[in-house]
Amino acid sequence: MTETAKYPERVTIVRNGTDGDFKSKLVAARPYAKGEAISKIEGHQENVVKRWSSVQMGPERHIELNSELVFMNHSCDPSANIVVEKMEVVATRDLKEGDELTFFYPSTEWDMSQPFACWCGAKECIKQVSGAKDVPAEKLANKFLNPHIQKLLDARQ
Ligand SMILES: C[S@@+](CC[C@H](N)C(=O)[O-])C[C@H]1O[C@@H](n2cnc3c(N)ncnc32)[C@H](O)[C@@H]1O
Repeated sequence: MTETAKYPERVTIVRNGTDGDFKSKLVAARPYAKGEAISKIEGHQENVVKRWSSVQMGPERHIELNSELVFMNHSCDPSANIVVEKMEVVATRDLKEGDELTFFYPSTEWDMSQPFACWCGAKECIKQVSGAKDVPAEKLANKFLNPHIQKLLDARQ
């Protein structure tokens, strides 16, 4: 995994355990207002093979972020969204310095290469995170979803 710090004034990696434990996280390096861009997505690697660290940006398009953003964990009540149309990470609520930055992985991922049991503990937790293809429509009803995921969901129904 790349360790490049592209946005040191905006986000901070908090390391826990060793690589492969997947216990590390990303936190806000300063406060953000709801709707504010936390960072741009830039300098990424295009059209990679899907893997645990890649992010799906279109029906067949997967990228490697190549930045601290790879440390964003999934949450079913996320503090941020990856907004593909803007190529930005955007705050879903007012955030304080030190708040964890998470996004809802099925908002970008349709069929994940490395599913996992969710630890987020949110009231509406989907429990198993494997991509939007496996999430019942009612559990996605109030979620931010990127257009490629919405399109794939429409085709599933
Ligand atoms: C892109 S990494 C995120 C950063 C990761 N925590 C690390 O330390 O490298 C994605 C991996 O983190 C873990 N992960 C992220 N969010 C999780 C969650 N809500 N529940 C359980 N594991 C999670 C999973 O192992 C997943 O494959």
